[in-house]
Amino acid sequence: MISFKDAYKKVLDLYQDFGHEQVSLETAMGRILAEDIVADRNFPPFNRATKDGIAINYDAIEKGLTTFKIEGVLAAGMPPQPLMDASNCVEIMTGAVVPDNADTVVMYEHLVIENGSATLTKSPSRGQDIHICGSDQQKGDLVLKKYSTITASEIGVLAAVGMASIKVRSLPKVAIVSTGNELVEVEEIPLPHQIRKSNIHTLYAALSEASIVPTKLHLPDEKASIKKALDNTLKEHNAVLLSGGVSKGKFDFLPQVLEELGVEKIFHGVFQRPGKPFWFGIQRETNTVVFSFPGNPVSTFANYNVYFKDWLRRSLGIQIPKIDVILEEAVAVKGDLTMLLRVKIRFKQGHLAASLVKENGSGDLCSLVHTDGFIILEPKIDAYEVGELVPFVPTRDLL
Ligand SMILES: Nc1nc2c(c(=O)[nH]1)N[C@H]1C(S)=C(S)[C@@H](COP(=O)(O)OP(=O)(O)OC[C@H]3O[C@@H](n4cnc5c(N)ncnc54)[C@H](O)[C@@H]3O)O[C@H]1N2
Ligand code: MOO
Repeated sequence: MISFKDAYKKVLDLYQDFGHEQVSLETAMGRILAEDIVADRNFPPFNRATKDGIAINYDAIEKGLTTFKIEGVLAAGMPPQPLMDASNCVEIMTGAVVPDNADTVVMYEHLVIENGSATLTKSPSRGQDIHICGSDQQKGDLVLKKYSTITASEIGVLAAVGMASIKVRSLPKVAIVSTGNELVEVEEIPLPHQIRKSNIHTLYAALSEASIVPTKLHLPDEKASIKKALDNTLKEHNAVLLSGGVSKGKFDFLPQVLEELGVEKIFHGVFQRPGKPFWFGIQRETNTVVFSFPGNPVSTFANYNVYFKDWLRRSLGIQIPKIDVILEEAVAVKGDLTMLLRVKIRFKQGHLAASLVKENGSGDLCSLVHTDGFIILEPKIDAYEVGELVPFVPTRDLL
């Protein structure tokens, strides 16, 4: 048994580098950029009209003109055209290139158009309604930084700079494994002594948030078949996430089998609740990391969120967020276990405030739907007080 802090450090110390790969823009969502992205041209790439109306040369207004003969119409997508006579105007649509010798756009709402001329009904200011070439970003500017997470915002920028194929950090090949003879498939009607599998579906869904599509496997509580199946699984994956079969029961074969398969135990058992019997190791030969989570649903879920997610972040080279929340109630943590407590979050004057979720132990799967994350409280003599800041690991998006 080791302390929570030591266990966390040992897990993160075994981060791995999975390199990088090219993916298409369509499949880049959620991935981590493995290269800096620079603007291939100015943003915007030309002086762009930002209103539908007319383009004029402001000098003509200074000379006293308020009515302008219309020379033609410029639509978005048309090649640039000059204003032939600087005392005329050209109708221009949003997104069209403003003629070189025009410097001001006036929208239709401030004009009367009659007999081929436009008359101003409101005096404009020089330069209005033009998005100046290069005023957002210049060609060669850094627009996206290596290690950024690609969200919808980044996708738009990648598209704009012509990145149909993008270099991203490669993801680990992950296997998720449930164990236990009491478990049946979701579609099945369980017998009175059975339950449906849930952990494997939770883990599958959680990994999909990180764009990982894991291999799924189920192992019966039978040593020989566990050993055979795990042997292959370890060879074919970078990380294996198991749930169940790691505590002291007569059928908890995993710790023994893993060691027989040459997986080096880094630790077994952490002074924490839930998730105390967590077993963690590495098969050096294949460099496969093994997270063997205790089977109680909240134990598996807490350990996934607290350990695996940060191990993955470290492996991908992205920053690990450190979030503190304000306690809304006093909490006493006595004894020797670090507590990972389920909390509900609300926004209180712009800060995250946490109150404990009513729960019934680490088997209480349904409590997780009321949970926004876990606060991590080390044992201490005095109770944690209302208003105290404590570390928080979110398990869902909070906005
Ligand atoms: N003598 C001791 N007994 C136990 C200890 C201990 O220290 N000494 N620790 C307890 C703690 S804490 C936990 S947590 C559990 C962990 O046990 P295992 O990892 O061996 O898990 P199982 O016994 O296989 O399962 C526990 C519980 O969770 C249910 N389960 C398992 N897998 C799934 C799944 N995929 N989906 C849904 N539910 C699952 C399983 O049916 C059990 O009810 O050990 C305590 N015992
Ligand atoms: O520590 Mo076990 O993970 O509660 O219930």
